[in-house]
Amino acid sequence: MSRSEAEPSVVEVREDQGLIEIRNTTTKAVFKFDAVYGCDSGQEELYEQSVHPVVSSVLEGFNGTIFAYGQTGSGKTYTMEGDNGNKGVIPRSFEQVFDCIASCCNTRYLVHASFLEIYQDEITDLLDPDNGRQLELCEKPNVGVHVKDISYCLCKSRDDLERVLAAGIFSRSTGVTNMNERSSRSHAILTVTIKMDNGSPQSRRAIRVGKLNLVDLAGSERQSKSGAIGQRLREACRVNLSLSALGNVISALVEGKRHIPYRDSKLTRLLQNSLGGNSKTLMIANIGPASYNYDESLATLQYASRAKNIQNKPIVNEDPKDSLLRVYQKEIEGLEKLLSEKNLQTVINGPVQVQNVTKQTDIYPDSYGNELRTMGSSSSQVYLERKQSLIEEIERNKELVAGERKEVEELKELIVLMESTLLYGNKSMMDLTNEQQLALEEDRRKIARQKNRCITIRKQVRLRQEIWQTYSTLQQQVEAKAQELEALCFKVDATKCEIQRMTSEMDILLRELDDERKTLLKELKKKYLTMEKLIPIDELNTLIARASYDESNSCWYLKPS
Ligand SMILES: Nc1ncnc2c1ncn2[C@@H]1O[C@H](COP(=O)(O)OP(=O)(O)OP(=O)(O)O)[C@@H](O)[C@H]1O
Repeated sequence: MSRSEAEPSVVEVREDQGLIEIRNTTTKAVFKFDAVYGCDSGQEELYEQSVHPVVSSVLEGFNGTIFAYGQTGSGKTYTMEGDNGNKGVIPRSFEQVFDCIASCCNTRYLVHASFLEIYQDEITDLLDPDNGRQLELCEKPNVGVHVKDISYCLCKSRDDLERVLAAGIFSRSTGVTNMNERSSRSHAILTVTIKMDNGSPQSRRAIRVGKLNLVDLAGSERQSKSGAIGQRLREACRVNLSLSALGNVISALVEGKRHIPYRDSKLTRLLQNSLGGNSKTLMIANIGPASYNYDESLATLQYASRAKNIQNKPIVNEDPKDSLLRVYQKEIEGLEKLLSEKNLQTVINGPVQVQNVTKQTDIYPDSYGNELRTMGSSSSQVYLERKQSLIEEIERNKELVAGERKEVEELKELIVLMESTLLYGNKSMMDLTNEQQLALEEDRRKIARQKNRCITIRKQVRLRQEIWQTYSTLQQQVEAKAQELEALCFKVDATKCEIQRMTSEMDILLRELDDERKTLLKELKKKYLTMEKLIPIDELNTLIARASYDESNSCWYLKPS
């Protein structure tokens, strides 16, 4: 069992509400994002819901940036690149770009890619790593910040883009200065530029340029935790410098400051458009849910939460005059013109030159007569020399013609090459591709519907669970009250029994008392009959009326008259 599996999770995700809760023993924090994905979410779900819309915008001519942020080992590279069988954001975006190109008619595309790495604030070209150059940034009014002299790879297919990605990954892992885990401490930016020409008439023609930046940032962990010392520590500090520069830019943007410190690092300068500028930007914050990652995960969520408040201003990049696409088209037109001229020249000049030479030989005395005359010689020696020089000239002309022919062939090849870099909607495959595209869109809609249904079902399940919990609590309360009631009833019954017992006891007592009274009366009567002879009846009655029983002393006495 890995450490993360052994540690308890401190994170709870509520996907349907876009909420994530992180807690430790004393505190709890809840963050809301556009979307949150738990441990059970897959690459496809993330792509379809969050990344697909950004890439679609790039295919309409917007700039788009997708970057993964988080501590080392939290899954940034996994998210961006994926691993065996789990394609990440980058390969899926390649697929989307070329699927879109294949399904479009009337639009010409030119796709090229560059791949760079920023390590300790130095930029390296990952597509030309042997060069060893540190690339510089420069700024042009209409272009913005860009990397000078970076290699661009023209890509005609998804496979070409895959090759660019593979080459860059290979350069990152095997560079001369490569150290273990270097890639964890460097930022990688793969940029795919897509130029689109909708083929409208020249006057209304506008070339759109969509730029997709795919960024895998360095790990954002604290140095105390990484245990780095010496060179590693200095290196880590520089990495953190660029990440903190990124944090400062985010803060300044969120707080609406006038000065945004883009210039503090190459990373922020390069991402300038993506942060508060002309770009649709998606930040993917990766966190590890295990308790030992609590501090880093909380910091990442706070970072992302701040970044969420940045307002970008994306616009479609339309370039009606100048673009690489237009330059390529113009160049092709120019080359074609040149080619037809060359073909014509070869047809005209080739044979004529030879004919001229022949003619020159024929008209030799007229053409060169003066010279010969000045040389004052008409001897066969001179004639032979002249003939030799003419033969040499013929040879030179032949070489010239051969050179021209070669040039024509080369031009033809160049045109084929350049035309093949421009991508057209595949017309012969059009119907098939359209059908596939429609089916794909339908599938996508189905998946989206199913996902929504899933979310609704999850909501219902959660609601039922809550109701069930509440119901269980009420049920428990009812049961407790019933028990209390039962106990009370038992008490009441017991009390009733006690009352009954006491009543019957009282009855017995009363009966006994009555019996005693009767006995006494009898005795009294007896005594009266005895005394009657001694006491007159009226006096006796008075005495009886005055007679009273003293219970405490259990004796009769006479009340005073
Ligand atoms: N969601 C996930 N599902 C499966 N495996 C994952 C997931 N996230 C990350 N991993 C695995 O975890 C390991 C570390 O991930 P990864 O290299 O992507 O992290 P990282 O954030 O890019 O690290 P670093 O900052 O060092 O580049 C990898 O083996 C990766 O395959």
